[in-house]
Amino acid sequence: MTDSTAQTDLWPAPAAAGAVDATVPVPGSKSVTNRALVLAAHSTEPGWVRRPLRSRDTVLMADALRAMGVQIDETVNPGGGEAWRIIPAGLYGPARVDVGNAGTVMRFLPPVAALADGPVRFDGDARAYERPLHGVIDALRVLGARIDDEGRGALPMTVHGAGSLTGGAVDVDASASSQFVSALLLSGPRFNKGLELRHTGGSLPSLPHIRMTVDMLRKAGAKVDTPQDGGARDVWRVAPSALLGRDLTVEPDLSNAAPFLAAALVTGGRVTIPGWPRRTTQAGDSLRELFTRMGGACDLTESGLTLRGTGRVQGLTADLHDVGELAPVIAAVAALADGPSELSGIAHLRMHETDRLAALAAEINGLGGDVTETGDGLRISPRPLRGGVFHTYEDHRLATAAAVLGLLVDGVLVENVATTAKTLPDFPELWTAMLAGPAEPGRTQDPGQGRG
Ligand SMILES: O=C(O)C1=C[C@@H](OP(=O)(O)O)[C@@H](O)[C@H](O)C1
Ligand SMILES: C=C(OP(=O)(O)O)C(=O)O
Repeated sequence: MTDSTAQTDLWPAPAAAGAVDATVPVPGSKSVTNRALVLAAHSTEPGWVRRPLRSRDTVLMADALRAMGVQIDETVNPGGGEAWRIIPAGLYGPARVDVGNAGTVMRFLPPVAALADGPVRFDGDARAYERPLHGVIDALRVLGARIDDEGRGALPMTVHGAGSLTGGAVDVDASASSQFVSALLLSGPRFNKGLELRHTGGSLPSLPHIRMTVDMLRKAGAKVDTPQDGGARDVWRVAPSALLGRDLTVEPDLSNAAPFLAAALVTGGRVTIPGWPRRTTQAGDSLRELFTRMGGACDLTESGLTLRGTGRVQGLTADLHDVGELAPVIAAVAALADGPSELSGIAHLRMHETDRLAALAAEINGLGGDVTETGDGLRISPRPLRGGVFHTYEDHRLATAAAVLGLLVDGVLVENVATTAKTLPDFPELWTAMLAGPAEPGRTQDPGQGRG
């Protein structure tokens, strides 16, 4: 088990002095960066990932691929930010992979390891041992892989890569995580017989993330058939093929834009996120609709997405099954709204970085709120809140949700705000800069710049 560097220090969440007015450059998307790295590692030629997110989850992904023989050179992108040059090579073990608590690393890499020549040991944070992985392990065994997990169906485990994998047809119950499907699809072109994956079981969450996987596979030259193409319901097919090296620029992380847009909404202010794509598969694009329903006004222009608060924050009744990673910040806004909210379709959040439903209910209620867990979500009735410690359970999205509450509630102390580095490095600095107001001309940073 790896040390997750938990800290117990408390960050006094800054209160908003008035309406927020700022332009906030949000770093690159975790989901795009980690898919791009995997696909580049599978390619037959070198590729570029420009303006990648540099965060705990993406550094773990890059280091794991390096451990299996992939060369990743970090250079400066001429247009701002970083540019990572990925030079694929024959994948091999023995290697050790630290997944941290990254769902994308713990699920996307076992299929890659099954294609490596030699054993690859997977380990991670304590929470990673509890997060569902059985869908990937069971499927890989059906597809021909040898995995030693001592019967746990979870981490830690060793994938005994044989240099190739038969592939073919497999049934997977991916109701616990869409990442089971994405993981197998991403490596599917490299399986000898390709992949025919049928999802069995309850409703599949986070469909935009699967669409992102399919879109990125196709852009790398893979042939993928999906249920949306008129194929069988819940069946995805990937033909065996070589993948092309791409030159890809990572979009800003729209889910990580959520707390900043929420700041505009709850303070009746204005926040612009530069580089918001006109078309995207990112789940965070739904914020435009969700925050409009909560009282904001969105405008997508060449400068990016601007959200204006109208002075009213309305409650929301919404099924967030497709966009579960937005739920923590939406719950925080709902706790500050002028009417009740009911968020549903997110039972699977109980197996995220922490049990997010229990954590949000406990922590908002700890500040005097009225949040009830339902079978598949949260019922939130706004109440006057008071300051206090907001525990974050090593969950980046709990910390950003707490920061939103702190804008309007004096004395919110966010435990271990450093946990935001999982996907949003420098969150406290970005937050403080946002509250300081509009950047002076010439000081506006590039969108998606990461730390470059
Ligand atoms: O594939 C991805 O990049 C992700 C898929 C989703 O996972 P689940 O389907 O497990 O919710 C999402 O919540 C996570 O933040 C990122
Ligand atoms: C669920 C999340 O992460 P992971 O990729 O670890 O599943 C998330 O970022 O909200």
